[in-house]
Amino acid sequence: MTLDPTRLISIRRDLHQIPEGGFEEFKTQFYLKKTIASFAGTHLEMKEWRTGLFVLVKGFSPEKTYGYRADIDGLPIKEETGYEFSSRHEGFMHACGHDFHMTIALGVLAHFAAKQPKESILFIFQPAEEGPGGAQPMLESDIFKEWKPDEMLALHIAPEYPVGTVATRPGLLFANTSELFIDLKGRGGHAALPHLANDMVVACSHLVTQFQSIVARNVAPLDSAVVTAGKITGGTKQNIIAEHARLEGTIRTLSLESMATVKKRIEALTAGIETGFDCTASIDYGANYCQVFNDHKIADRFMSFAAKRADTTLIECEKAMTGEDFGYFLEAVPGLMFWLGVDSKSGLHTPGLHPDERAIPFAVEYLIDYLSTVSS
Ligand SMILES: CC(=O)N[C@@H](CCC[C@H](N)C(=O)O)C(=O)O
Repeated sequence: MTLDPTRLISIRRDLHQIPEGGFEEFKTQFYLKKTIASFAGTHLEMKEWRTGLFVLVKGFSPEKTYGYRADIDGLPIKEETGYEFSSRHEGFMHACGHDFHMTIALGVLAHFAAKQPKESILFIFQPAEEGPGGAQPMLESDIFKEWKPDEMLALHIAPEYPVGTVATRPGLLFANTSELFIDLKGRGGHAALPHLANDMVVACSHLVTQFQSIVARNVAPLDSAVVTAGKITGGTKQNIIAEHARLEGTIRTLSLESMATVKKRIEALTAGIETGFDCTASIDYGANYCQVFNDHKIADRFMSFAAKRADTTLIECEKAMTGEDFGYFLEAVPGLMFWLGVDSKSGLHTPGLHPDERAIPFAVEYLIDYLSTVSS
């Protein structure tokens, strides 16, 4: 069975309504399993891995296995698209395009289920890309070891490019990332008696302000890094001095050396806050993702292929400070990630993200053509 554009869009809309957090993708996994089971083909084998899936399409004369990965988790964002098919999961949204990623993978899989390829293709539906990270444990699984591909491919939607655009580059594409969680504990008290307390809202505000000097003053000007405090919480009521505050953020760097420098500065500034505000602090770096590094030969082949297609605009893009745990797959197996244009005025991780659905059939057709060409 191949999936026509109407069916693909209806799948995307179904998936869009059921976004789930990392390692909680139960409905998503059920939907994927049911859809894949409807593709006939004795050369298909499916294995569950936690809330994700591995699906092996066995080639008719395989010498190689190509891996294709789609991430499947949603984000804790309240949707504001106004779609009729908006998220039914209050406070969750597919605001990073993983509904597109899954649908495109299903479209390509449906094709190769109907038309057995020469080489084998391993489809990986990976949970928890937004955190805590599903790629690393999937790589360590016995299933991945048994079906290990020779090269890997994945895409990410790009709101800033029009439909029909494919953008990538050889070498470094995405940054190294680390989550950042800092808890500050002081002494609470009456709002009118600040001299008897250690106010953690004030301490946390100083910390956020001091972090702004890290990229400006500790990272070399021609290098790049990001320190973002995406969330701060603290206190219980407007007239109570907060005894606890928490900062949640992310660090992005282009090298592991810069990551170590940034973390060292975060630790030094946090220690300074402990002394200055007579409080205690604990730092937790949460999930760390390694960079996404595209293999040079594979990138050359992929980009030459894209350049030859009449309906495709190829862009050799800049590196980005986004993170992706697909980087772990590329550490283990050579491969490539690329951006797919979806033309949305609202960006990734925003409540108004509205990618153009015409990018789905375009990507399915593009990937079928690419995989058929490289594997023939
Ligand atoms: C493509 C994309 O938006 N990826 C996420 C990956 C999250 C990594 C991790 N949870 C962190 O925040 O460090 C991104 O935010 O770039």
